[in-house]
Amino acid sequence: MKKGEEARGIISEYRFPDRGYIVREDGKVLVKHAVPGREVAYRVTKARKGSAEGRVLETLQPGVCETRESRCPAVGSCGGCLYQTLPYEEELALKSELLERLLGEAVWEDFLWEGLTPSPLAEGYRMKMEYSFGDAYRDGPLCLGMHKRGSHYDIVETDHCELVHEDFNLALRETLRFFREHNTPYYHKMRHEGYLRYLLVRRGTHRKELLLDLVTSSQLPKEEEEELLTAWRQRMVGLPFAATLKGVLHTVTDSVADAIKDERTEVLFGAAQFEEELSGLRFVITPFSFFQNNADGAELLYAKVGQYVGETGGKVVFDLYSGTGTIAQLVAKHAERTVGVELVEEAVIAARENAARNGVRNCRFIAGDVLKVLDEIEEKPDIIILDPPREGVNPKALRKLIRYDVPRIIYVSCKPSSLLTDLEILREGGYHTTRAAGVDMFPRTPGVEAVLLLEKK
Ligand SMILES: C[S@@+](CC[C@H](N)C(=O)[O-])C[C@H]1O[C@@H](n2cnc3c(N)ncnc32)[C@H](O)[C@@H]1O
Repeated sequence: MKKGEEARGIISEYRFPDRGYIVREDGKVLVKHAVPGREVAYRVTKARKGSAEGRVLETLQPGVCETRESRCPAVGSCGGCLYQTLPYEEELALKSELLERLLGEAVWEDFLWEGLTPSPLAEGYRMKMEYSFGDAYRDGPLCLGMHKRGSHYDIVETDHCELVHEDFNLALRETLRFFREHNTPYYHKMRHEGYLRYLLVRRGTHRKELLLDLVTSSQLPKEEEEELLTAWRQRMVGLPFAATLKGVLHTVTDSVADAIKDERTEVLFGAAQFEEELSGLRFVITPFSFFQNNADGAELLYAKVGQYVGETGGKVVFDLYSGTGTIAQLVAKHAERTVGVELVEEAVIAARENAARNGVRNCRFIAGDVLKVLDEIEEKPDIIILDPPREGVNPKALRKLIRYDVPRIIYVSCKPSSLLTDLEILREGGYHTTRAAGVDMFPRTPGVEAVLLLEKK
């Protein structure tokens, strides 16, 4: 195998989350974002002894399971989904098998695998989208949507996306139409010039409330900007959304990073927050606070966490990486007390407000890095719940947690492939995985959420 070589082959082996392998006589070629069974044309991009990596150039023949017709014209080019062409049952069976195999390799001891719970909605489930402004090709017309797969710059217009409710597509389509009419320039990532950066859309599935936030640079003259934003707000307020439009916002970010850094947010209409209901509790969601993206899926995930937490009467439960305090409040119903720890101050303020509105009084929320807070907190937990970001738990924080010597740790992972190192440290600390399950929070994508019960032996 040589770098640059072009060939064709069938993706005959597959590993979590979307790693396909083409098996050849001279070794295996790894191609990411692959669908099992597909025959593809590929180029070898890296070659080592007996193993290589490649990039798919073209799908020549779909896999036998690819029998679903997608309504999305961006299928294949958009970086958002992968399994658009698989019926949901096939996708679920594939993801369940991959997750079980991955956990089987990460967990040494025998554990009870409880399967992958399907998402009640396989489409229209996402509650948040961050669309980027740009162009579909160099110096092309203004575009708004998702990044093209594998590209930092090119944007694919995604106004027929199946992962979101039609309200998202309407907001995207009309915002794009509006700024095209006004010839407003997008912010060029290389030159750091231009105005339009992102459109953030959040919508609660259960309470059907909608929030729109236009994120821009500060590079437009004040008066011109005011006139433009007033007209955009009017256009948005006049749209026939199925949900109640709770707020239209404008956020300024001049940071050169390709991520929204909230430097200033003004309310153009309504309020800077909305509410969603999960498992009988209400939660205030602000533009940038973390909230699970799939409301029905989140209820199933939290139910599984509750099952693994078990009996909590008279017990103190730590909910580490608590976001807007969902798990802490749900668990607080039966526990003596819960303590949530979360890095993002805005989310902690929302968590406290949420608890007060829900009448949950035995919850405390601390703002800060878990690693530091664990040094400062005097209270000791009886049960620990971990729901860290994608990169997992800081190893030093894990070692501190082990010293609490609690009988049960519940680990919720949104990136199961990064569990390996965390489980190794916990194993050294005497914890063994006894039960594990998955919840499909992200249909049509390779992502799943894993929940593990670790017990001290
Ligand atoms: C996967 S979310 C979990 C949120 C929550 N459990 C839920 O279900 O809504 C991870 C959370 O960890 C927070 N976070 C990231 N790094 C952190 C750290 N070092 N210390 C505390 N919180 C952190 C993020 O802001 C995010 O809200």
